[in-house]
Amino acid sequence: MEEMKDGVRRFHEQDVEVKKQYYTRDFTKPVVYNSNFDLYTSLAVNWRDTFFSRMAPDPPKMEDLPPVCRDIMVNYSKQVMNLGNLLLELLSQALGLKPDQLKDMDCGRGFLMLCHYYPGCPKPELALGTSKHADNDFFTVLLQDHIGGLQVLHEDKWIDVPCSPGALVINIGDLLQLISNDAFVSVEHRVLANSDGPRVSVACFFSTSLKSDPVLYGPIKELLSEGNPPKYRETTVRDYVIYSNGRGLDVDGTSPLLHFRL
Ligand SMILES: O=C(O)CCC(=O)C(=O)O
Ligand SMILES: [Fe+2]
Repeated sequence: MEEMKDGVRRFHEQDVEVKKQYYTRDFTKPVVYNSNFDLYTSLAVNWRDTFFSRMAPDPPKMEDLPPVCRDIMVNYSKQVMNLGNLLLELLSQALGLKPDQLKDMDCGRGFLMLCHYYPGCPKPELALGTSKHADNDFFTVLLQDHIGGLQVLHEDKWIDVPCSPGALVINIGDLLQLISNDAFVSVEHRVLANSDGPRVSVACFFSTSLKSDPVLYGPIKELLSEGNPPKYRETTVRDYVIYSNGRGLDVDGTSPLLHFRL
């Protein structure tokens, strides 16, 4: 985990001339590096740079990944994939489903690795590192460093998520809320800006994201009954991500899930 964070830091601390070959807003590129994916739709700019790659399915070619961190990205993603499959078993069982059900529904088929860098901010009280949002995936495996600043919204209060060395944070995403018909609820979170930075984090989003894939996801039939009718209409992962990314983070305080609510 330390090596992964070191790799992310190495990427972001390279010369601008090296980094700019990855700079793009075209999300079909194997590596996308920019500041604020939602620059043109969000209300405020966040104090953060990010590069990301879709690591599964169809991982990028080794030569497309940044040389300063490609080995550790591939290595780390294998470990996260194993952990993700284990989590899917536990989540299936928690829902009273067969252990393989969520995996068989391909909830663990794709993942996106987002590598964030939050530079030290001279006036942290005037900025946010990441605005309030819930992740637009099934779930996220998040690695943060020792700087802190991650908060979750619990009963209308922002609670600090402690940065325990060696710990990973697992966030439930909107798509798991949708297919579980609200049995799981996606967690709203944000990251404060800080003056002690840089802060580095790696968010692994379990989702095929913008990849074209006709599979429709809706509330799982086995979870429904007369007393628990479906709360959401079906959607592809891609359509959900297009809608959610198109709005940007924290555009009006509401969740993009509302758009899919019946
Ligand atoms: O940097 C973090 O700790 C969180 C990042 C995050 O929320 C995200 O990538 O969705
Ligand atoms: Fe997030």
